[in-house]
Amino acid sequence: MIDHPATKYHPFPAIDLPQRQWPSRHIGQLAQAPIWLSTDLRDGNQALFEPMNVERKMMFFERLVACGFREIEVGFPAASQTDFDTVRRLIEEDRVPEGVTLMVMTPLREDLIERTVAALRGARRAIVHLYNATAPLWREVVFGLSVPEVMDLVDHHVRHLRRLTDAVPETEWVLQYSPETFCMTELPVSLQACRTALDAWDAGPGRPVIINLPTTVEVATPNVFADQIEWMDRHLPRREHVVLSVHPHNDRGTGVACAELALLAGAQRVEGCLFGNGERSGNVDLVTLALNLYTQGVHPGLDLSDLPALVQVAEQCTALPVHPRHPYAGDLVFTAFSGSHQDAIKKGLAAQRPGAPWAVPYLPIDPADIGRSYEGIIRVNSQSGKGGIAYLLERDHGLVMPRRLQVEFSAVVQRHADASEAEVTSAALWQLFSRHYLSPQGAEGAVTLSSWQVQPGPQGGVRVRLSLAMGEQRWAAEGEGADLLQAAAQALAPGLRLGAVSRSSTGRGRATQHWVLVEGAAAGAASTAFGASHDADVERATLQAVLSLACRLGCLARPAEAVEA
Ligand SMILES: CC(=O)SCCNC(=O)CCNC(=O)[C@H](O)C(C)(C)COP(=O)(O)OP(=O)(O)OC[C@H]1O[C@@H](n2cnc3c(N)ncnc32)[C@H](O)[C@@H]1OP(=O)(O)O
Ligand SMILES: CC(C)C(=O)C(=O)O
Ligand SMILES: [Mg+2]
Repeated sequence: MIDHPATKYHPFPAIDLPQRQWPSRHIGQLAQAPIWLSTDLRDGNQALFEPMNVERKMMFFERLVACGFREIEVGFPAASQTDFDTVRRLIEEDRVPEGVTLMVMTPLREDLIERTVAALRGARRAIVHLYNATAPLWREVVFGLSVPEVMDLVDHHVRHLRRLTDAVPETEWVLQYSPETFCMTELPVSLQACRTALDAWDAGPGRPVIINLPTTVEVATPNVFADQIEWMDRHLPRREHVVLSVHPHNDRGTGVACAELALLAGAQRVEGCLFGNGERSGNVDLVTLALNLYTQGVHPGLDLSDLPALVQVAEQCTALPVHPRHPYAGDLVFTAFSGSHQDAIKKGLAAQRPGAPWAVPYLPIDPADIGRSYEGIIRVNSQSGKGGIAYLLERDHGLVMPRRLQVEFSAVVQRHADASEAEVTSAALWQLFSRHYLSPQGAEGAVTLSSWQVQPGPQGGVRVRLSLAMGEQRWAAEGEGADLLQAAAQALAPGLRLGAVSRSSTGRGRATQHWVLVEGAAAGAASTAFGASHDADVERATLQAVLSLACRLGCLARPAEAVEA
């Protein structure tokens, strides 16, 4: 990098647009979604290592149609036999549903325009997309053309197309004209090129034209593009016969912002690709744009309710992966690792009522709306806190942990995560919880409750007799108390003080599991801990929870007369 970038790179000049309107408009107030044009099979395709073959194009086309795209640019038929054959197959095999229009692209060369029109023979309706570069750099360096020569080029080739298409009246023809590198072209020159195309086509009733304004290479901030679009919207002649379209690229990473501001500025149509495929850093991502609209309350008119399937088709056809952090579609975008996010998501999901406006912290969209699941929303590693841990155990095991148990167990998980330097999966969390709470450990190994008897106590409470085992040893313990918990505490660890108890159950009928979580402190000790158990039998769950507590506090009483088995 150089020390003084201003000597090499000049800022893009501001646009003189008195009383610009777009900044005071709001995307959520759009009367309707824009017309979408997918250029996956043309601009996306021309940016691939291996352009798609006919089969892949067909598969992609069908998925686009299923999503609700009504205008699809299927290729550059004069460029390759594959593209030509794709168009022919779509038409000859009647694969273009009613209401869907094919678009194809051609540069301004008579022979290429002729072959393009030939490819469309038999189409009900077709958009022919003509483009030529208009920006000074291209005029001077690439083509060596003056502005009048550029206009002659446009006029000549649009008229040529008109003659060819007028000869095929059974097809409904639409002209699309793009001043390529529009964003870098002087606005009056762009306007003149568009006017030339409109005049040459004689745009009017029954002769519609799409004027498509690309940021062929994105070179300015999105507000500049919005100004350019509003300027064109104000100045374009025959405006009522023109659909004003934009075609943002993403060189500065602001393709989506350009498209959104362009919509505020008067654009009616957007061209782009799924997941932002396309030349260099891509075309604008239509999925992000559509779902951005959706989350502002505007239905995009596309069906993205099975986004994972769409990702799969796009990845298969383009051989390019969708980034795990890609908005809405990436594998990780509904996943929180960090503790405070997990905590807020967990609380938000619990507070979200069916049918109420969506308001879950850190989740701008309900994942279910786009075929994503809540699975994997919360994942645990060393950046996580108690909220995420509690969420996973509740989701996968019905364990509703009281706050103080969450705090206690999260310290166990934190030690484990720090040591392993890896994600702690839900299965690993369960193993940790089971080891620490559900498999009570005495001095010589695991302690198990073999059987028990419960009777009314002489003073009106409860009396229990427990049969216990640890390794080869067996013993019995008896206790009395106001309830089963107190009686078990007296039997297992005299002086054990019980605190908060929480109970919950999961499953139904014979599959019901009862959870019992009990906090307590050993006789004479201040620090507390939790014991936990779950069982189909609520009495067993209760007794085992106290056993778990006594073992965790290290105060399990074992009578001297414990017998060897
Ligand atoms: C911004 C965009 O995405 S524009 C679309 C870009 N897409 C593609 O180019 C994919 C398909 N293209 C192709 O298959 C080929 O480039 C073809 C068939 C169009 C032309 O092939 P070739 O004749 O071999 O030329 P080449 O590929 O070198 O293209 C450059 C030529 O096209 C001319 N050209 C470029 N754009 C245009 C245009 N819009 N109108 C007329 N001519 C053009 C250039 O001036 C150059 O002409 P020259 O050879 O007389 O100097
Ligand atoms: C609209 C066409 C010419 C294009 O792909 C572009 O300019 O990026
Ligand atoms: Mg492009």
